[in-house]
Amino acid sequence: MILAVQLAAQGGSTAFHTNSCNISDEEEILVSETFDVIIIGAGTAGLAALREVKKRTDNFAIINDGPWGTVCARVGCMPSKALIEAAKAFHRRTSFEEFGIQGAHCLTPDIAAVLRRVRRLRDDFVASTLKATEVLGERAISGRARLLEAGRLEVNGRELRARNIIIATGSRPVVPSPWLALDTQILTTDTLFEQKTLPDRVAIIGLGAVGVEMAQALGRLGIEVTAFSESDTIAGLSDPKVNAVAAELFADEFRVHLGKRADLRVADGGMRVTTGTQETAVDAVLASLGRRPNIENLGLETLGIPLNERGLPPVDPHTMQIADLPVFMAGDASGMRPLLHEAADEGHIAGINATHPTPIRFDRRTPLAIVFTDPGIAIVGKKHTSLPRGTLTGEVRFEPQSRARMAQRNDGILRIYAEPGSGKLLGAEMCSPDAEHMAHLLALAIDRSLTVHDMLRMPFYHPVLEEGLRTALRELSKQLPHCRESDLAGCEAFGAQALD
Ligand SMILES: Cc1cc2nc3c(=O)[nH]c(=O)nc-3n(C[C@H](O)[C@H](O)[C@H](O)COP(=O)(O)OP(=O)(O)OC[C@H]3O[C@@H](n4cnc5c(N)ncnc54)[C@H](O)[C@@H]3O)c2cc1C
Ligand SMILES: NC(=O)c1ccc[n+]([C@@H]2O[C@H](COP(=O)([O-])OP(=O)(O)OC[C@H]3O[C@@H](n4cnc5c(N)ncnc54)[C@H](O)[C@@H]3O)[C@@H](O)[C@H]2O)c1
Repeated sequence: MILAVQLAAQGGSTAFHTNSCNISDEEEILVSETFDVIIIGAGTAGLAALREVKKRTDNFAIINDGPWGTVCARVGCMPSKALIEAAKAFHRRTSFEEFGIQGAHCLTPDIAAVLRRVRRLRDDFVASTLKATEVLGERAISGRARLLEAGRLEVNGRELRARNIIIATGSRPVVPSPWLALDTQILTTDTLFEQKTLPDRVAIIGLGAVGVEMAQALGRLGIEVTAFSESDTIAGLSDPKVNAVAAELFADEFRVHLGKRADLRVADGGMRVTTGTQETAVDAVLASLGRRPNIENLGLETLGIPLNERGLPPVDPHTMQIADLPVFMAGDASGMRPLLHEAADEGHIAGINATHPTPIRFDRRTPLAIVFTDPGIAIVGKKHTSLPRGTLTGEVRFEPQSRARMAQRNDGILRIYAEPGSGKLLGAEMCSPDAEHMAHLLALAIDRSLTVHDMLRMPFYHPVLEEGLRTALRELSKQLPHCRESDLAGCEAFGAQALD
């Protein structure tokens, strides 16, 4: 059957799952036949691949380097959102007085307790992901895999063969090596949630999704945050109007330096973030400069195909196949769509294709990215930068929106893009209340190729935030040919906040 490392049966120490492999030469290794599939990496993509591979063969192995439990559950989506929720809960006190509730000033955050809760939740989430591999016994191997060629790899000093290999090795935070040499506190999301508590002044360097989520959360928990980004845009927003609103809103909560490359130096025993001639003294730095695929020493060069300037092979996003090899790549490792639902899709596709005679082509989903700030940031479908010339735009500002006002959440902007003539929805960017829900609604509409009028034909309840979305759609509708008189899509606004 599969590679049978019969150590347990012989009373030897198993090298599987949590311990690194130390198989001595004397121990008997029976490589009875080649695996059907070996998955390298047990993150979200690897586990999604595993789910599909397991349905089709028992002859597989999954190899994981470092802790099992996925980046998402251990140090990514889950602990970060748990921290954000604590910050959101504490921040609500700032509107209490407006609601007529007194005494908010008595509330204080206990950062150590906040972090303990984050880790408690995190441990539960990790435990739930471990279930998928704990049951695999010898087929779950702890160790760092390295390709030797398309059907061969090495792990823990041993060679394994497979008819198909799935590479799902994920990514890790970028930290410039000169910074690592500084004898000072540089955090990444790999270490942030492990802190017992946090210092008074934190610099966030990089304002992509990680940077802006953590900058707002730490700022709301009372830490003095200064954020720096080389880029002028926040969290990948490409619509200048939405970006400007986001920048203004976040500048009310923490210091923001956009368009400035930051560097670090240590002076008088303290840490300084430098941008040109300006210096900011801080106690710790969160490096959120992006993530890099885990491909070093993976042996991609042994596949015999050209690698790009980042050292990555060509991967077909519809099959996840690398060139025409029996090797597939999924998740952050490919650097293509470093988001959880995309990693899960890519693992699913790779898992099916690695057990199928010829790769099946999958349609990919409508692009959707959500950043869990408040107001939230979301990008759906085509980004503003990739819209064809002449695209129509409908916009809503949330300051006057009735439901948002009732909740004291009336900030932000949502812009929707549509094709001229047909009114087909193309995309949207927003920094708006409930962006995560608005974005899902729009993704559904774009995926179904709906038009502005198709959407305006849908019911909009009253009073809900989605009425704001309808305002933007109505603005688009005015730029389109009129619909029939018998069509409710033509129903116009009252022009009264209470009713729209
Ligand atoms: C702070 C943070 C917040 C995030 N929040 C969100 C969010 O809210 N929503 C969202 O959609 N996405 C979010 N993401 C992104 C999301 O977490 C990733 O896209 C996803 O986890 C990638 O999964 P993966 O399977 O590709 O990689 P991973 O989960 O990283 O798994 C890869 C595994 O492979 C192992 N490995 C590496 N090299 C080897 C080797 N040579 N041999 C064997 N094993 C190896 C690694 O150790 C790891 O265990 C967030 C990321 C971070 C860091
Ligand atoms: N809500 C979510 O979906 C979510 C949350 C967190 C992370 N993620 C994923 O994790 C990945 C990594 O996120 P990220 O925010 O670390 O990376 P990112 O690549 O999105 O952003 C990094 C930012 O750092 C800036 N930067 C780089 N070097 C700099 C320097 N020296 N000085 C100042 N600025 C500098 C860049 O200009 C860029 O804006 C993303 O791909 C994202 O998809 C997603």
